[in-house]
Amino acid sequence: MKSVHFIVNPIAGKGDSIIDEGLLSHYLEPEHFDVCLKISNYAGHATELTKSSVCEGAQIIVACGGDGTINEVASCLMHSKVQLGIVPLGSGNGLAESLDISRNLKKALQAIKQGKINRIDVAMVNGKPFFSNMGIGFDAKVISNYNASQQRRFWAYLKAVIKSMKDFKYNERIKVEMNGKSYRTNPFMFFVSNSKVMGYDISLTRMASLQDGLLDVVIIDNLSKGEMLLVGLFILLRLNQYLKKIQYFKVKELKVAFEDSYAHHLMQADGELHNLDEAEVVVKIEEKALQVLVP
Ligand SMILES: Nc1ncnc2c1ncn2[C@@H]1O[C@H](COP(=O)(O)OP(=O)(O)OP(=O)(O)O)[C@@H](O)[C@H]1O
Repeated sequence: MKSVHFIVNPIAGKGDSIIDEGLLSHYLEPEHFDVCLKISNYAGHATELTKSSVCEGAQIIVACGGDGTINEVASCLMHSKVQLGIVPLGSGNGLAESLDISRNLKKALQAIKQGKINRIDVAMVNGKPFFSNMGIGFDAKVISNYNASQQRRFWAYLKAVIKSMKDFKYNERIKVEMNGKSYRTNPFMFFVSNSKVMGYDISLTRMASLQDGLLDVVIIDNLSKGEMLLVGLFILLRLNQYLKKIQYFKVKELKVAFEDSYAHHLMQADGELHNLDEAEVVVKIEEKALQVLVP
């Protein structure tokens, strides 16, 4: 008998999850699976629920939501024997896409039933885990506008991208140290990815692997409005690797120092916005630190 706890974020994606105890017992036979369903009632609640599930002896904890929910659940499962399951209910579902976990509920539950495990790397930013990606600059601005729209749909994301292109200001002068070199930039985007896909099958780092022990770093320097459109088009057409304006690096660790250490800095990690108080950001990788059930 396996003890499986499901933690559902009811506002993830379109907010129309149909997961309930009846449905779960239909797919996960009660003779083999002892199922418990918990609902996240506020931001941060999934972390508390996961911690109590670990204490209750859950062997598998399933994050039902998007990258934000996965972050809350998986952060509690690093270096533990408890396995992470994923039912993608989010808007972007970047990590699920990178792991080939289907948005189809039946198929996602099948992956949990069959029990195939991948050990994946976990990235840490100033000691806090992220599983998909983090960024300073344009992507943080997009998340800020996306949150303000109060919608969690693709068109709202697209509107946030367009608004961010109009509003974007280059006010993050940074010095990046990695692989023994340092780079000074006032970036359009500084992006670090552990996984391949950002969500909605859009990717800046299709060559990234969740199991290579490396972070994929993307630096896009100052762009004109025309260049922003070109870069956006190349990304959508999956041709971004041919653009000289985009620099790629693979590193184990890096340090970012904000040159204006007193300014207010925005960072996104796994699609959640953070106001940085620190003048320095250190990103590291912890190899194969999480067990995930995959198809
Ligand atoms: N009941 C709740 N009410 C409001 N917010 C919640 C609730 N439960 C969880 N949250 C928060 O909802 C946020 C968004 O969740 P999540 O990232 O899973 O969905 P998404 O944004 O639709 O998907 P994705 O990140 O893949 O685009 C998370 O920051 C989480 O902390």
